Amino acid sequence: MQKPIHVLSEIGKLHTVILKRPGTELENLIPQMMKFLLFDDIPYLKIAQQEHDYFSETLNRLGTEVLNLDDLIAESLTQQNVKKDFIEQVIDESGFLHGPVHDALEQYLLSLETQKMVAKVMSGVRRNEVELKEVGLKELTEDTRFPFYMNPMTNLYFTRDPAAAIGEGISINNMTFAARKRESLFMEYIIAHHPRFANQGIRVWHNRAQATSIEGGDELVLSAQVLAIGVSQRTDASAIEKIAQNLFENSNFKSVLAIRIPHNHAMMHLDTVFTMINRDQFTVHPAILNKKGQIDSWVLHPKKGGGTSIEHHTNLKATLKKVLGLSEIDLIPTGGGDEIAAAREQWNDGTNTLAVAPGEVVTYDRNYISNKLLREHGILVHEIHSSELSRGRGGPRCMSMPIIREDL
Ligand SMILES: NC(=[NH2+])NCCC[C@H](N)C(=O)O
Repeated sequence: MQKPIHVLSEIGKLHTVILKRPGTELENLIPQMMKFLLFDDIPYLKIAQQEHDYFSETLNRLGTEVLNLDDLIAESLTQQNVKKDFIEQVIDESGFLHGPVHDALEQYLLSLETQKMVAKVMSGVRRNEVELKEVGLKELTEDTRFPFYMNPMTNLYFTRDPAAAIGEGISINNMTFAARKRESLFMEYIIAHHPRFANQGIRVWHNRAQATSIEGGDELVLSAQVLAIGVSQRTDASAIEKIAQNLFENSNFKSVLAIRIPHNHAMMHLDTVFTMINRDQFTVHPAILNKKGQIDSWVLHPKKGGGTSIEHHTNLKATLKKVLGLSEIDLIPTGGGDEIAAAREQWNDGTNTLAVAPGEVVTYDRNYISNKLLREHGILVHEIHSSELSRGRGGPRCMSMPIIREDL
């Protein structure tokens, strides 16, 4: 029987994926909150939705089952007590553990029918939407720079990050920045309560209560035995050690390749600078390599008798060959090696491909130099529209959370 989660590679035929259509959360993005909400501009929602619909249709046409995050969460909250717990938790995590604001938000959200409540939680609750029964010193002295009690979850359409399917388990991530912390709550409820996932023994490799942070854009399943994880702005080395240990003890994964990438917003995750597109082909943003063409990486292995061993490497090609047992590797540089084209196209996620099968990817149309190069390297490229979606700094891989891929 098909397991609810089964991902043993980055490139096996994509069977099932979770997406989130951009919604009114994006219309609650305002200039003074942009940096905090991890955006560089305000997307035009109507066009962003059209572009996203086209993405979803493209995956459908290629034979992928598309599940929507909003539906999954609403379907997980059919029991009144579960819905109530969810509302409590999301209010707590929005900064209101108790008190008049907590009570007003609770009353408001409970009064909404589940789907509407979910949409509201995602799009944010303005201060003027609820009426407080009493006002204490806390409310009077509160920081009111932002017009929301519950901030909009503007990054939800990047379903890749809050959780990642690894093998037949999942990492439910503790996100780095406040703007995204609440996002992984959805997957926690889905795994625990959705009929498709609940009570099926799904292993949780990392949970959101763990103090160390990790995000799905950094987690790449290179093979049934090898996971690559970025040491990045968003993922701590200690989270990598912990998840590696857990995988070594409880799964068939034998190596974790930790790759250190620059810590900045354009390259916040490993998948913004490196993705797998075929058994032996990868995209890479040339700027992550130093003048000698090197990058620091560390391979973690289980040690006999417990613990992990760590080896340091600097040659990406040689390291990939070694961990994957391949004789050749084709690293395809974003922007075709031109410094300006590489920087521009990487900024708009030219490195960020979503493999739908070995050697077949979905990419943004605007990165025409990188796309042409991929085709010259024999890759089948499906382009999607990207004027508005790209303003959130994420591409097709960031916008998708594969949960079932066919084995290679
Ligand atoms: N997997 C990814 N690269 N996701 C991109 C996420 C972009 C989002 N604005 C953030 O900063 O978190």
